[in-house]
Amino acid sequence: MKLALIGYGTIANYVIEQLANSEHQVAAVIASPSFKAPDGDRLPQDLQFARAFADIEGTIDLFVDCAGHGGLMAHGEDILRAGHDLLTVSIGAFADQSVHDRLYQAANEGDSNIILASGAIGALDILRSARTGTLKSVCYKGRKPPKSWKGSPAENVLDLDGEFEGPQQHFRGTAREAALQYPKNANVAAAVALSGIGFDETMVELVADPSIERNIHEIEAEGAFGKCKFEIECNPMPSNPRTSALAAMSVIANITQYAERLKF
Ligand SMILES: NC(=O)C1=CN([C@@H]2O[C@H](COP(=O)(O)OP(=O)(O)OC[C@H]3O[C@@H](n4cnc5c(N)ncnc54)[C@H](O)[C@@H]3O)[C@@H](O)[C@H]2O)C=CC1
Ligand SMILES: O=C([O-])CC(=O)C(=O)O
Repeated sequence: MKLALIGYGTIANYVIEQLANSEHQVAAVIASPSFKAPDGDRLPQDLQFARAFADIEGTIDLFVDCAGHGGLMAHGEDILRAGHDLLTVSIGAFADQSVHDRLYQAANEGDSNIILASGAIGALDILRSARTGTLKSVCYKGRKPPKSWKGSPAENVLDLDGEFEGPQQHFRGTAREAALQYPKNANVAAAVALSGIGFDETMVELVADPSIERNIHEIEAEGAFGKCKFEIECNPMPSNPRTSALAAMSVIANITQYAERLKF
């Protein structure tokens, strides 16, 4: 397949590196308006840099948003309306009902699909099955080291560079509030919400924890299916510790799956 990415940050570069010498080629990147290409020899060969969907030359089989909410909102509609499927990691963007509706409408008009990457979490399959019965409650707790909450509203209530006596909760509320307030940290909460009982019923707790070095995600759910507890300790990406490596890996998994006849 030929792929085009939105964004040229941590996840995008991981995808480009992992797919080099594979049967799939990243042919184009839609970069942010402020992006300046580094010296030519550091850029992958044959990689087009575009400012918008309309600037991309050649046929693209799948578009992949690795840019975050802003990138999805800026380019998603054009891509979907033109009939291209779009895989995205920016799941929290769907917490804004107007963004959800605009993307959905564009996909309807283009007869295209929006594919949500599982990102830095698992157990979404359990929630998707469980919700077809009665799913009574779903709680998600996200814990990251203090530095991984930099640039988020945690900065307003905690001194992230200071001394911590122990774990500090800086958010408690619904998945909708979490996803909208923490666009770079709570996509996982949005994935849990969309897979289970929705943005307004899923309860979220976000914690800065100085005793951990990994990003830890926990889900507790209960319903007609029974009960489940899920916990994952994700290694952070060296170039962006708030992003877990598994999120980037899930993009590769989704791309590979997209091309396969056997889907699971
Ligand atoms: N679903 C999940 O589990 C996860 C989702 N994410 C989402 O993925 C996003 C990207 O993560 P990273 O690669 O680590 O971030 P990053 O900050 O390293 O890279 C983001 C890139 O997107 C670019 N960008 C921003 N706005 C753009 C626009 N309008 N058009 C084109 N490019 C644009 C930025 O310039 C930057 O190069 C996060 O902001 C977060 O929203 C991150 C981790 C987990
Ligand atoms: O990568 C992670 O661990 C989770 C994350 O940033 C998000 O959910 O946006």
